[in-house]
Amino acid sequence: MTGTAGATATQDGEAPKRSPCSPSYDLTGKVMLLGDSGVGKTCFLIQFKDGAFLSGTFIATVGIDFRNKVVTVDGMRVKLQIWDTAGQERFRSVTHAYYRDAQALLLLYDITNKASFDNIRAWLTEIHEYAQRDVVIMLLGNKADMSSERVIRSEDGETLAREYGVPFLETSAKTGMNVELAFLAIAKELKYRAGQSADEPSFQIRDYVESQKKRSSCCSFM
Ligand SMILES: Nc1nc2c(ncn2[C@@H]2O[C@H](COP(=O)(O)OP(=O)(O)OP(=O)(O)O)[C@@H](O)[C@H]2O)c(=O)[nH]1
Ligand SMILES: [Mg+2]
Repeated sequence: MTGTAGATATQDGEAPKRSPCSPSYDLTGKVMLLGDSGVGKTCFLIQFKDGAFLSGTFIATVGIDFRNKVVTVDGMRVKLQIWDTAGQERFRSVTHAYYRDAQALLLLYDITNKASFDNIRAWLTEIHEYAQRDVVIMLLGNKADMSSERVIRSEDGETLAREYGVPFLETSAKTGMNVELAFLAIAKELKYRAGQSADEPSFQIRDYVESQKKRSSCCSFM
């Protein structure tokens, strides 16, 4: 672990405590980013955390790292502890150890890289082996801004997600498209599962994502 998560309370996503007795959040959840090396997991996290895109030379993550960010959903503050894993095969045994503690998994492929999409089934097999049975999974087709290099149709992502019964979004860590939505949907689902407000109507994460998502403005012909 590289341990960059520390920093100051504010950079770490934790607002100053409101009073000595009340924490700065109501609920916490561990989210893991998974998928092949190069699909954009680290960029996705940086975009969400800092609103910035890391362009330039690709630096593969070594081992595992995490960042915290507090989001507010329906008046409740949810602290997301987001684990950014290394996609490279040689780090798999390290990351497997962390699956068990995760409440949610964001599984990314790259819409310009067929192998990263084909490997999603293998990732789901690993998830079913190592993660909690009721873990929230979301499938994300990243790099949606790279329309001219697209090799995976949006429909193919949708079909695969439907087969596994998980929500699906196309995203861009570069433009920020649907990045916040992915985390907000997870936070809403965790809040709903925690049953913090019993009078709340039931929450369906797939319906929520479908109603909120932005679609890439091209390539419907593919
Ligand atoms: N155009 C575009 N490029 C992206 C996007 N996301 C990531 N990239 C680029 O893709 C490369 C890999 O991104 P990373 O976020 O480092 O990939 P990773 O999944 O963390 O890779 P590992 O750490 O090895 O598992 C970098 O050169 C990024 O600049 C995106 O949404 N759009
Ligand atoms: Mg990385």
